[in-house]
Amino acid sequence: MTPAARVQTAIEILDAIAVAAREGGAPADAIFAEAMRARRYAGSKDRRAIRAHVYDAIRAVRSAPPSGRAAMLALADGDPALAALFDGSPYGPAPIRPDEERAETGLAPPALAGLFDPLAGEDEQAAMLARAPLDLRTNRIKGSRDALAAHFPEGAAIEGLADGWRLLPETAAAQHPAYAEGLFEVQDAASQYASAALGAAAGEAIVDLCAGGGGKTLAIASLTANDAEILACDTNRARLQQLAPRAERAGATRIETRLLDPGKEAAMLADWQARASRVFVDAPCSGSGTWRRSPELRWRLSPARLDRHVADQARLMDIGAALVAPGGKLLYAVCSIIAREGRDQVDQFLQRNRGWSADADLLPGGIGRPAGAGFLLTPGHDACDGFFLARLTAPC
Ligand SMILES: C[S@@+](CC[C@H](N)C(=O)[O-])C[C@H]1O[C@@H](n2cnc3c(N)ncnc32)[C@H](O)[C@@H]1O
Repeated sequence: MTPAARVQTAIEILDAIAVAAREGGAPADAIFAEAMRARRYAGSKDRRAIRAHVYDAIRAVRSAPPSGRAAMLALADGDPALAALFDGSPYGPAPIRPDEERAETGLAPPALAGLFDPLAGEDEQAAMLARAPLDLRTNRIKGSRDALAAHFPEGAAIEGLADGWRLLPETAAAQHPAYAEGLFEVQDAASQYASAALGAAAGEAIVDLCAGGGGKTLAIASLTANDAEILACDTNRARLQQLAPRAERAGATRIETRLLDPGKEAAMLADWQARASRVFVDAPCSGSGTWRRSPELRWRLSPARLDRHVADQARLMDIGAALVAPGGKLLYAVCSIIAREGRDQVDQFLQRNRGWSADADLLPGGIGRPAGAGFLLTPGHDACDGFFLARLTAPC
């Protein structure tokens, strides 16, 4: 393919990604893979170049663009070499007209940026789109961090994480034999801080209410030396099904999974009411703390979608709270830097549930900043994904 044809292909893929983002369709990675399957004539160099154009445009443009061409033109405005490829050659994009519409660039539209937690101010915003490192978490059931470090000597420890090991973004860690052996999982430092903040110990009975594919469930199994009873729940069958093979690889043998029907969660958890020493509510959210990994998420966030997340989070916190034994703990977490999903959500929970209190000692020294009754982690301050967490103690 010519360089211009690669740009035109990227424009067509961006068209599809923008439509899917507006309509809640397939994620960008799936659309890209499908587009490449349909263009078998594209070689590996073509793919790499097209992919770079697509993701550079997604990173640059702050909300779903009016068209793929408008997104690529916004990129070309700051890149003369790219602009020169709009040359009207066969299969290439038409020449740029002076009055053509450009997509708007930046981190987020002002209305969305206005919803960020006050701690995630202007000075934090560049880090929110910077490339993220690849963080590993040692699985203590299978080995030590020293063993992990020996496999990846180029890596480095992560502040405050006894099990964490940081590698460069492009490292193909999941292809390493130690991964198949269960020695580690790929998990961002923020998720590792959140899992440790649950404070779980061996012998406890724990519910992971929104377990998804089990990233944090497995971290909890590791931190409790595979000696805690863990119930992992989710309403999404496909995600929850990923947990069993991962648990097997990790040697985590005390995890039970339970698929919940939306709206019937409490009834389906009747046997766990007021029984768990700890409940983890890793709630569905905007994902605004993970834009550096998934910049396309900001194209998907509409006010209506955010309202839905906020309502679900409140409901899930209440469902989780009912499972906590007297004096037990509920950890609420979202990978978001939006105040409504974080500090406001917890303030409202504490108003609805008198007698509950917020803990102050859930993070290692120097990590996170107090945000209302919880803590905010941000890429700029903590070198990890943006995350809000709060640990709440039930009345005795
Ligand atoms: C942030 S993700 C969880 C990620 C997971 N804990 C991990 O570490 O990989 C939120 C999860 O909540 C699940 N979810 C949404 N509504 C739910 C509900 N009503 N009950 C339980 N889980 C729900 C979603 O399917 C999604 O997997």
